[in-house]
Amino acid sequence: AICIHKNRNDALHPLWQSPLSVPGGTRQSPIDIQWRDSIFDPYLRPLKTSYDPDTCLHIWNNGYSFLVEFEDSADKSIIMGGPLENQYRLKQFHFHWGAINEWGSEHTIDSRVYPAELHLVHWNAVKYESFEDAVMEGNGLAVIGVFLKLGAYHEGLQKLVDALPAVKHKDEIVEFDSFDPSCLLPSCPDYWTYAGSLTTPPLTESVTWIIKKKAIEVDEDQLEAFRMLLFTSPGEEEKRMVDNFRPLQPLMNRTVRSSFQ
Ligand SMILES: NS(=O)(=O)/N=C1/NCCO1
Ligand SMILES: [Zn+2]
Repeated sequence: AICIHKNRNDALHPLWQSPLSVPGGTRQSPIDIQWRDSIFDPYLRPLKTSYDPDTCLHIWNNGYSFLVEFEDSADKSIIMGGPLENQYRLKQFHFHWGAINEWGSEHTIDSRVYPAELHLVHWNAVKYESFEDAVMEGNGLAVIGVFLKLGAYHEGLQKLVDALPAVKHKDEIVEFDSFDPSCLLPSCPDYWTYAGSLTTPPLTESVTWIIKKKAIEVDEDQLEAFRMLLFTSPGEEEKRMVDNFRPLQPLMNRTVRSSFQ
């Protein structure tokens, strides 16, 4: 059998800008979630999501990933409940993936790696004026992480996949309307939650992570569509946008809680 090493060494991925570790960081992300070490917390509430598809603005390639951004000047697309004390507004969602199906996710579950991971990024609009302010605060952000695994074709994802050729290069952007990202959430309500950080610059320790226990299934062609994106701008030597995940970070003095027994 071939031995696949998850190549998480940044040195071989100069393109992936995020440093291996942040000096003085005590709550960095991603982490390996050890199922048996997570603690069931009966006080954790169900996570409530309410997304308005009309707040969807555009899809763009920012040179790290492709992201779909939302209009966040009002409480139209929000999450609440779960581990959160306030209501958080959806700002954007994006993905991380590998060059092949053997790796690609940022978080792992008992060291199991998934081929990709979806991040839905929200900010605490009750306590802060803007996303940029919230990024600097310990309770500023809430990111829902959803694992993608190889399996059946995903109807909801296809609208995104069909738009990718239009944002093949860094800094390309196209209008994207009426998309409800709740179609990308698994129906199972179970999640883990822990205090962490952004996994891309500015890497600030401002994220309440909510990692869904169940993965969603996507098919090979849909994953391949992610891999045809480029890190590079038009005219530059083409570099495929793959392996845009940050290496695992130390758990340090943190507990991961589960919403399920
Ligand atoms: N991968 S991540 O932690 O969601 N990183 C970011 N950076 C800006 C918004 O989300
Ligand atoms: Zn991310």
